[in-house]
Amino acid sequence: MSQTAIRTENLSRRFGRVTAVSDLGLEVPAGRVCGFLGPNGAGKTTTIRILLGLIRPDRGNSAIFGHDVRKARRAALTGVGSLVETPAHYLNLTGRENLEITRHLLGLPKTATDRALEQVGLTEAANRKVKGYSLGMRQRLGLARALIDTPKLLILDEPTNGLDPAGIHEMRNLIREAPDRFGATVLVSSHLLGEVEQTADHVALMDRGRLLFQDTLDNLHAAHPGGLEIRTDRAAEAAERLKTRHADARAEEGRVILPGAHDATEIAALNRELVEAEFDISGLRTLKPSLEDLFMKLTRRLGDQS
Ligand SMILES: Nc1ncnc2c1ncn2[C@@H]1O[C@H](COP(=O)(O)OP(=O)(O)OP(=O)(O)O)[C@@H](O)[C@H]1O
Repeated sequence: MSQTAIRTENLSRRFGRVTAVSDLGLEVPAGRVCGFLGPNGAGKTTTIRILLGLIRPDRGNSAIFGHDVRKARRAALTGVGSLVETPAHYLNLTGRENLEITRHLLGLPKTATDRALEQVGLTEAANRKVKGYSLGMRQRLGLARALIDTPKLLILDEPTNGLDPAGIHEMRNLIREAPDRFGATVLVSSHLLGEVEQTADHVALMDRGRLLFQDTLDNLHAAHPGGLEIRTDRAAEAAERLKTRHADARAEEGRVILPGAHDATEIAALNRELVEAEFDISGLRTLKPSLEDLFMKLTRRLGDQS
């Protein structure tokens, strides 16, 4: 089996004059949770719909575990569970009855329904009608439907949309645990960059149809270090002093920020210098940039190039 769960090449799709996806080369490694990120209109849903064979690209290819989605659709989509937008359920049927329909359609054994209900924590509510379910429970039922066929790939489009904080928390845990508990690779889209930071180990950032970055979150952070925070009593004065060697040093409410990467030797030397100059140092901390900061940086760079 290929170690790449999803691979797209030069994938492009327009809607009239709008380029929704442009030359997308997405690569999602197997066994990971990949956050598929970007603001509204970035092209995430269009990409997901192409991957699921729901719409055709104008150009390019997409493959799931090595099977071309257009040429070998059945092989590509077997073992793919998806949750795209708000899932539609039969409201007058119970959660279990809804899942039973899917199970019959897929020809799965009876145990599959109970297992899926258990996986999403709906066992106790299984015999209640869905019209009495909260939005979070309906979303979990949608996920149970995606999980019923023990998928090797789960594609989730904005799965926390409209959920309350408790629902978001539950959904996050389910996603984070999917590789270990179900052996599934997950592609999860979101426009909330901070949210995905808590579930994904791999990210693909999109904006205006284009891929800005894809790699592990660790590599993303390593490539874009946040900086060093020095907590001190006279921040403005300390920043001025450090500017002779660190031109971008800046003072902010009781602290100096030195952008970029700084190794242990350098941090120790900075500390010594400030202490010798009689500054009170109450803390030294390496800052991680938020995904939002990185996204702004990457979009700005892209804007400069075009
Ligand atoms: N069926 C369609 N007809 C016309 N335009 C479309 C259609 N689907 C998507 N678009 C346009 O393509 C662009 C990308 O949309 P897409 O839904 O893929 O983005 P997204 O990243 O999923 O954003 P969102 O988070 O808002 O769903 C947008 O400008 C959107 O308006």
